[in-house]
Amino acid sequence: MITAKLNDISKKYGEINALKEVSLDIHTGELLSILGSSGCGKSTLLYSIAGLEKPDSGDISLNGRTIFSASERTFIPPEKRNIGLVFQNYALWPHMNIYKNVAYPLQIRKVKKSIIKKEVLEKLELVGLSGKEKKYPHELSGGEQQRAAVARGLIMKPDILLLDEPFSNLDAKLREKMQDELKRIQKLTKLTMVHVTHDQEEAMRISDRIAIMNKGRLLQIGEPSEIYDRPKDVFVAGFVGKSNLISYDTIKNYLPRKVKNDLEEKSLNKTKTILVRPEDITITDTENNTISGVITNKFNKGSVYMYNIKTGFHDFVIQTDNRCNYDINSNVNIMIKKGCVI
Ligand SMILES: Nc1ncnc2c1ncn2[C@@H]1O[C@H](COP(=O)(O)OP(=O)(O)OP(=O)(O)O)[C@@H](O)[C@H]1O
Repeated sequence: MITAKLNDISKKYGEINALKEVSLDIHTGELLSILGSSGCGKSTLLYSIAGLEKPDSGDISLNGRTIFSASERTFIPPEKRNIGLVFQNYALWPHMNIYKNVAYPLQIRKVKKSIIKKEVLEKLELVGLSGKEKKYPHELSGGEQQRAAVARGLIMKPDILLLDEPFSNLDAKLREKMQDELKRIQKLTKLTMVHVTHDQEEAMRISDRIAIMNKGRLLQIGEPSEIYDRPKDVFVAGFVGKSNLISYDTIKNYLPRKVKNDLEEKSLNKTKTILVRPEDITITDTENNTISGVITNKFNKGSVYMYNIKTGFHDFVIQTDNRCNYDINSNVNIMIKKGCVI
């Protein structure tokens, strides 16, 4: 099922194409991440869905109702879209305690007090803030403030909850915890969520699907594994995870037969660049079908090692488990297990 449909959305600020012909279906009950570097148009896309920006062209529908259409001159204002926002610039009100902050969307809808109380306590429990009702925002940690903002977003039972870089101000450890929390809440409530981030690890960790944007365009949308294993082009490959990008002609002699056969079939009529992920290369004792090189750099990443290996034709980045321990300057043979054509 589709909750929201964006069709051919474009938006210009002067000469800048903030959005260029973006079409996108948001599936009911999914957590979709919009991923891209600074200035690629992520926020403009989210604000267009929320009704805080007016695109120049295209249409947006929510549960079958047109909420924006440039050609039909339809523009439903934000407060009539039933969309929840967890945005940096719609932060908690400092003069209201947490109870009042979370209750606010229901108060302005004139919901009965007893229902408001039940809903607020339920939502605070869901986000792990029971007992903090009387605290003011400045008395909470950054993570707790974000939880309260999520509770406020959830309370109005929106058709979609939009989150704009909700964890960007948190330290790395807390950020991971909050990412897992958001995923848990999303699975529990089955609410449709669209989340904007420039952090590819965050997107890979929590999303059902990821939409990759660059310069106002939507480049690829798919499940995290699809984006990682079958990126559409060099930009996506480079943006999500580490990659070795080599021309097919350069590398073909070093590929095991099975991989080569698979790639040769697919590489017909393509640009013939091969993407090999670092974990799809092994260091091996055999010399058959392998590439010799020298280790130029090494990083310990906890459970894995990352190596830079210089060969006669390419500087590879490879990842091994931490039992595979070699020193810098060692001569090694490497073998490619898997690659894909992009
Ligand atoms: N109100 C505005 N007036 C003029 N230019 C704008 C305006 N809002 C955004 N832009 C420009 O449009 C482009 C897209 O901006 P947008 O904020 O959507 O990007 P973003 O991907 O969310 O970036 P960030 O991650 O830095 O927030 C940028 O080049 C930005 O400078």
